[in-house]
Formats: sequence, structure tokens, C-alpha cells
Amino acid sequence: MFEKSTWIRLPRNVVVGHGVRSEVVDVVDDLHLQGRPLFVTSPTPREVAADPIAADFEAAGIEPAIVTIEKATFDAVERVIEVAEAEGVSYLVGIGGGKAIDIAKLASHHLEMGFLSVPTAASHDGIVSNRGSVPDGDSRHSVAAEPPLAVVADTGILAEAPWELTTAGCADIISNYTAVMDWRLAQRLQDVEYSEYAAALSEMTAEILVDNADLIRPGLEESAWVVTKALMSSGVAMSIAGSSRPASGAEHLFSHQLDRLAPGAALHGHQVGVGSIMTAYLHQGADGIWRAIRDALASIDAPTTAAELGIDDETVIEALTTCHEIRDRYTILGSGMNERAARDVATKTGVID
Ligand SMILES: NC(=O)c1ccc[n+]([C@@H]2O[C@H](COP(=O)([O-])OP(=O)(O)OC[C@H]3O[C@@H](n4cnc5c(N)ncnc54)[C@H](O)[C@@H]3O)[C@@H](O)[C@H]2O)c1
Ligand SMILES: O=P(O)(O)OC[C@@H](O)CO
Ligand SMILES: [Zn+2]
Repeated sequence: MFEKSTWIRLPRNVVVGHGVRSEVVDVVDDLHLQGRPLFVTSPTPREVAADPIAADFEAAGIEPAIVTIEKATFDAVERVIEVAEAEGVSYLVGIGGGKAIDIAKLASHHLEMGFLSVPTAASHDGIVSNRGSVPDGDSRHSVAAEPPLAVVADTGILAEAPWELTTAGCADIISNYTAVMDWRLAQRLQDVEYSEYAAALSEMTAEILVDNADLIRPGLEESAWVVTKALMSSGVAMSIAGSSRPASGAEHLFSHQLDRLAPGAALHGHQVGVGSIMTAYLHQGADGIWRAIRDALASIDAPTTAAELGIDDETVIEALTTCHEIRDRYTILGSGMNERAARDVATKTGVID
């Protein structure tokens, strides 16, 4: 008897384009959401998007509550939950980069409320995903969370954001190549749950982005369009899989460990990109696609070395040798690299001198 079943939860409305920031009120209306929203944002996104969107809501007779968070932590999730309960809100709107959206996503899941995702940077593929990524002591959890009811991605805002945020988003997508290699390996060796559709969508998304690399240039609003669509497609792959596996393998473990060893040194996307160069080498050796990954990153101005990340060589080695402990996720790193092997891959790929 066939007893398999799955829930794939995706946004109902995806609104992308120039000036769509002013359509958030209409989207809320279309979703029949009643009552007050709580905006979850961080300082700069508050200025560029949350305050103007709040003014639109006020003009429509709705008084939003606003909470500003600085870091993605479980304490921040708690604080948002407390504010939501104190203010008597009925839904959340995450406005900002990956951290603000993750916090809104996790809080709305706990509160059993809907949430909208309003990215102000094309810097990460959590815009539509049903996962939240939060550090917790020595670990980094990928938590099942509420997917957004709707996404409103204003390409005008995204194109005006600092260019490195967009290149970080591109690198987060390019890293899908190695994430899928790790997923297939884990399926073969550990029989982990695997979806060919999600894997194919994730790889295709990376391929389309790389094929359109010449459209990805600073100051070009079309770049924000191309990158945002790829970020959403990658998020959908995660929602289909019910896991971040299609977009997160050993290169993400490396980045999560760098977040612990060198907090704030580099953007998430940039770190996973550099990690991906090295884990591609570990999968396929000198003749594999590591050079293509490095060249694709370089072509969109993303870092390809430790120096460009602003991280010293020894921290890269420490991250490589310890990051398999971050979470129980089988990857090419197996039960860990020793120092010589780590130095070898980092040197041969030019990540360290
Ligand atoms: N849940 C998921 O599926 C998923 C996927 C990818 C990444 N993530 C998580 O997202 C985080 C990375 O996201 P991130 O790189 O956006 O980090 P972030 O949220 O810290 O944003 C980076 C910086 O950009 C600023 N910023 C955002 N929009 C701006 C704008 N328009 N103008 C100027 N500054 C702006 C933010 O305030 C912040 O200082 C990590 O915690 C990562 O684990 C989650
Ligand atoms: O599950 P994690 O490793 O946080 O990954 C989510 C996201 O960063 C994938 O691009
Ligand atoms: Zn990522």
C-alpha cells in the first residue's frame, strides 16, 4: 500500500517589480488579513521600507506596531513574540535582510499567525522558504517555520541596496551546486530523504543565474529582478524538499562556523560562495567544477578568497576542520577534515595563500 504524504506550503501572492512597496496594503487586503500588523525590521530597512510602508497602512486606517531587531537569535524571536502579544497584532510583516525575515518567520510560526516577506536586499534565499536559520550556542539550527503568505519584492529598493548584498545573494544561489552534491551523497550513503524535483529546481536556478551573469551589474534594476527570482526559486526548492538541503550543504556548515569564529566579518552569501569553491574541489577533485564556481563568483564581484572575505587563513582552516560539528547533516566533510587536508584544499583552490 502507498502511504507516503507531504505538505508543500508556498506563498499565495508573489509581487515583484519596481515600486511594489506601495502595494503591501493591497496585498494584505487581497489575503483578507484583518487587524493590526507587527513589522519586524532592522535599522536601515526600517528607514528605506518599513517607515514608508507604515505610512501607507496609516493612510488606510491601520496602525502597525514596529519592532527593530539587531541580530538573528532565539532571544530576538522571544522579544518579537512578546511585542506581538502585548500589541494584540494579528499578523507579521518581515521587512529587511535575511535576519529580519527569519525572525519574523519563526515568531509567526510560534504565534500561529500569517506573515508577509518584504525583502530590502537580494542577499539570501530565505525570502520565500519555510525554514528559519538561527545560531544557538555551538550549533546552527535550520528550523521548520511559517512560509510567507505573500512576498512583496520591490526591485527599486533592492537595486539601491549596497551592491555587495546582491552579490551575496548570487553567491548563495551559486552554492546550490555543492549543496545538491552533498544532498545526493547523503542520500546514497545515509539514505536521507531526497527529492529529485527539489534538487533539479535548485541546480537549474543556479544554472540560470550563471547563464545570466552578464545582466548582473551594479545600478541595473534588471539585476535585482534576475537575482530575486532566483532567490525565490531556490526558496521554493527548500519548501518542496521540506528541508534546506537543496540550498545548504557543507559550504553552509563552513559559513555557519565562520559566523561563530569571526562574527560579522563577511556576508552569509559571500561565505557560502567561498565554501562552495572548496567543497566542489572535495567532491570532484582538481578537474571538477570548482574553477567554474570560482569564476562565476568572480564574474559577479563576489569574494573567492579568505582575504577578500576579510577573514584570516587560520580561521578558514579552523572552520573547515570543525564545521562538520555544527549540525547533524551528512556532507562531503564526513566526520571531519584534518588540518593537513584542510590546508591542502584551501591552498589548491587559492582560498588561502
Ligand atoms: N531561512 C532561510 O532559508 C535562509 C536562507 C538564506 C539565508 N538565511 C539567513 O539569512 C541571514 C543572511 O541574510 P543577509 O545577508 O541579508 O543578512 P542581514 O539580514 O544581516 O542583512 C545584511 C545587512 O544588510 C542591511 N540591509 C538590508 N537591506 C538593506 C538596504 N536596502 N540598504 C542598506 N542596507 C540593507 C541589513 O540591515 C544588514 O545590516 C543569515 O542569518 C542566514 O543564515 C536564511
Ligand atoms: O539551513 P541553513 O544551513 O541555515 O541554510 C539555509 C539557507 O542559508 C540556504 O541558502
Ligand atoms: Zn544560504
